Amino acid sequence: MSIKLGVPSKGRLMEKTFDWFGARGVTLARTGSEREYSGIVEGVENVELILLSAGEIPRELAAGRIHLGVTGTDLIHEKIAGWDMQVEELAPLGFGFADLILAVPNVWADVNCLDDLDAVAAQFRAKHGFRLRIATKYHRLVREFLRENGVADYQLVDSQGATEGTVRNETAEAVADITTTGDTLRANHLKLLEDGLILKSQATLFRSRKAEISDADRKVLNTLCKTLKVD
Ligand SMILES: Nc1ncnc2c1ncn2[C@@H]1O[C@H](COP(=O)(O)OP(=O)(O)OP(=O)(O)O)[C@@H](O)[C@H]1O
Ligand SMILES: O=P(O)(O)OC[C@H]1O[C@H](OP(=O)(O)OP(=O)(O)O)[C@H](O)[C@@H]1O
Repeated sequence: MSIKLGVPSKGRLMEKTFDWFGARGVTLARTGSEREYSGIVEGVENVELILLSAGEIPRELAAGRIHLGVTGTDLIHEKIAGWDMQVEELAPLGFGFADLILAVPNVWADVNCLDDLDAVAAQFRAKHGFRLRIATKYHRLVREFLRENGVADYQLVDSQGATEGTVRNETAEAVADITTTGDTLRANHLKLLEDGLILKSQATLFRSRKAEISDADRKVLNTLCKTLKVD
């Protein structure tokens, strides 16, 4: 048996995760060809590296198929209903920072906050006969946020990428997406609402509360957590 550690399989998140573990004496590395998704762990015995899409790590943690996983808090909160019952946050990793925000076109001069959006949404429906469309892939988080803030007259349209382009393409009037530098919002003539911050996210190490664990594996997990200096 072994402890299964799920790590993003590509890009910045993978490299920075490898660096974070490496700085704590646990070497993670990909093996095989560039395209082969296999890896090794050195520095702690009986830990298995599972390379996965960052977007699938929440599901694997909630299902208990991996014991530990690194992914963005945004993906955990979005993809797992009642996430804190299923996973435990062990350590924020200090990279992969992104803000999930709500943005509207720059040309909407009178819309700067959620109250303005609420007012414009009601007018929009009366005028067009359908609800104002907000493009996003973060359905759960956006619905919760708008409910808590009393905005009701809208509909979500699914957008799995290039979300900021939906306004220009006239498939949505507003967007809810992550931003880091703000460049993509600016390039697409969108502005952040003053009170439109939905969630601040960063890459985080999570432990599954659902994964079965033998006594021997619990020792491995404790040793790993001690080596990494996380509780
Ligand atoms: N500028 C950014 N662009 C995209 N994701 C970012 C950015 N900054 C941080 N992140 C974080 O990275 C994570 C998404 O990573 P990634 O795009 O590799 O995931 P994915 O959805 O699994 O990708 P794919 O579906 O292409 O495999 C999220 O937690 C997100 O918050
Ligand atoms: O604020 P910025 O620094 O400009 O970064 C934000 C952009 O980066 C991400 O897109 P990504 O490049 O991952 O492509 P995607 O739209 O296909 O998800 C995100 O969805 C935003 O579009």
